[in-house]
Amino acid sequence: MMSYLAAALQMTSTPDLEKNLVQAEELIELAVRQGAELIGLPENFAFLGREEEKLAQAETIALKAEKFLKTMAQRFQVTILGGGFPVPVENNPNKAYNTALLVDPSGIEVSRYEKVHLFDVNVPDGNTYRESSTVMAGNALPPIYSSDKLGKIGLSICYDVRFPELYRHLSLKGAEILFIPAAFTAFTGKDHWKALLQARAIENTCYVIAPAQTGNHYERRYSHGHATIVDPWGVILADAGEKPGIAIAEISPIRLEQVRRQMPSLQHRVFA
Ligand SMILES: O=C(O)CNC(=O)[C@H](CS)NC(=O)CCC(=O)C(=O)O
Repeated sequence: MMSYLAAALQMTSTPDLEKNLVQAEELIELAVRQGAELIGLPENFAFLGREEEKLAQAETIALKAEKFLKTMAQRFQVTILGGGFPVPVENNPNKAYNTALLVDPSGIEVSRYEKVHLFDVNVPDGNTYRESSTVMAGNALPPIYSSDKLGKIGLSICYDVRFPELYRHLSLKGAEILFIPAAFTAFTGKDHWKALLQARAIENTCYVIAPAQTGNHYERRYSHGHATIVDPWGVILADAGEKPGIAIAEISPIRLEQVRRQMPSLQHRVFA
C-alpha cells in the first residue's frame, strides 16, 4: 500500500438518470483534478426517486450505471466505487439488489456487494421507508478488494453502518479501508451519521470513506449530506458539508500502522 488521495463524492441525485450521471461525471473530474486515485460515489448515485419508478427502470439503471463506472475509471485511470444502484433479480420482476460495485483503472469489476440490511424504518419525522418492498436483501458478507497500491478495501452500504459485526468481519479479514456510501435521511443523519462513522473507524482502526447524498431529491425526500473521510484514530479528515461536492483526504499506510501500534485493540479481542 502507498500513500494516495481518496475522494468521497457528495451528490443530490434525482429521478433523472442522465442528469445524475452528468453530475457524477463533473464531481469525478473535480476529484481527479485534485489528485484523487480512489473515488467513491454515494448510494443511489444513478437514481433517487420513488421505489416503483426505480423498479420499473432498474434494468436501464443497472446497465447505464455499470457502463458509466467502467468508462469513468478507464478514462481517468482511477479506481471507482459506485455506492449502490439497483440490479434486477433474475426471475423476479418485483425486486432488485441494492448493489455496490468497485471498478479498477482498466475498467474491470474487482468487487461487488449486495446490501444485506434493508432500511425498513418509520422515521420519527413522519417519513416511512420500506426498502424491502423493492429490494432483495443480499445474503453474503461483503468482500474485500486487495490492491498493492490502494490497500485492502471492504465494501458496505448505508444502513449497514448500524451493524458493527459486518465491519468486524471486514477488519478481521484484513480490511484497512471501509467504504460506507450512503443516502442517510436528514432526520437520522443529524444525530447518528458522524458518530457511527467515527465508531466504525475507531473500533476497527480503519480508514472510513463515506460518500453521501445531500439535499432534496424529490417530494419530501431529504438527505443529510456530510460525505466524510475518517482516519483510523477517528479524526475527521474531510467533510463535504451540505452542498454537492467532494471530501478529499490522504490515505496513509504510515498513519494506519502508527494508529494500530498506538491502539492495538484489534489484537485484544476476547469475544469476536
Ligand atoms: O430509497 C432508495 O431509493 C434506495 N435506498 C436508500 O436510500 C436506503 C434505503 S431506503 N437508505 C438508507 O439505507 C438510509 C439509512 C438511514 O438513513 C439510517 O440508517 O438512518
